[in-house]
Amino acid sequence: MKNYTHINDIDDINSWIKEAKALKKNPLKDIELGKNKTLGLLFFNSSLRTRLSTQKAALNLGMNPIVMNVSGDAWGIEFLDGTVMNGNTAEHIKEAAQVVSQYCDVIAVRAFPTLIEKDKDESELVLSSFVKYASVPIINMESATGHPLQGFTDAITISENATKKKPKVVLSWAPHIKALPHAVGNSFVQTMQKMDVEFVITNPEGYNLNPEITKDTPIYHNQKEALKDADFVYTKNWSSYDDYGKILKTDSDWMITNEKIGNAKFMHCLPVRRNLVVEDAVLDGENSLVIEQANNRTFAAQLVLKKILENG
Ligand SMILES: NCCC[C@H](NC(=O)CCC(=O)O)C(=O)O
Ligand SMILES: NC(=O)OP(=O)(O)O
Repeated sequence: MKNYTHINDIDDINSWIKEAKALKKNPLKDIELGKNKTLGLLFFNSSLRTRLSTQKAALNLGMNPIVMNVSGDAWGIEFLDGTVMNGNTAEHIKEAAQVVSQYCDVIAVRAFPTLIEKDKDESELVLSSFVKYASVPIINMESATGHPLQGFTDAITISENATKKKPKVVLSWAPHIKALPHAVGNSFVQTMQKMDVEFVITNPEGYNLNPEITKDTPIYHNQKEALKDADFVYTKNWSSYDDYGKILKTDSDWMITNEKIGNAKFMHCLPVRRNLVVEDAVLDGENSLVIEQANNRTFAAQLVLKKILENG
């Protein structure tokens, strides 16, 4: 595998899950594989899990991680071609990506969407520019439209916790006060579409994700109906896709409660705002998988890095 930028870079989800579970059992078995190799992690946005678990994954493979908060600490990077750079950007991605490629054997990038310029976000301007101009493999640590390390993690976590052959998995929108990206929702949808699960989405009207991503996955506007007989409830807020980046609804009637989810396992990528997205009782209860999900981020990233290292 050259780059890991999208869930479609997973060629066989079931064998990947199996391999990740094996790494989890014996995380240091490939400690020689990444010896003397450098992983550069570039963050245009905040992170706790991705920042630490991806470094941990690199360390488990014997790699040396180096990290930079690009926004703020680096020079402002220009991504558009032919610009007269007389504004706030001081260097072009053409130079920046080539320079970083000389220091790193693999580059991982986090770059959230604007949630204002839909075309720019959908073109994945930042991530695709790194892919275009870097001379080393690129890993997506959450881009404008996808979070494939999270999606793969969620597949591992569902596989570990399923008690039946074909569990029912519900992706439920929940309220938030900020306009949040679609990336986690998109990658979760794309992951579930690859798995042998009964998968439905529930969100208020006006909040349907990109139909080119949801495809024929059923979408319910009635949360209660969707949650019926669920085995896993995956919760996430996202802003409107149709009315791009807008918040149309904030009332608490879509918040996840124990009463709503019954015996289903609860999942969220984190960070999560308590008693806004989900009530305390769910997160503190025995059906919450959020901490184990965060743990699995290490092994998802480790398998991705391992496949990239083995390729080159
Ligand atoms: N990487 C996991 C989620 C990151 C981001 N969440 C956030 O920005 C939450 C911020 C807050 O709650 O203030 C998102 O939704 O894509
Ligand atoms: N789930 C996740 O990506 O968390 P961070 O934003 O903290 O990295």
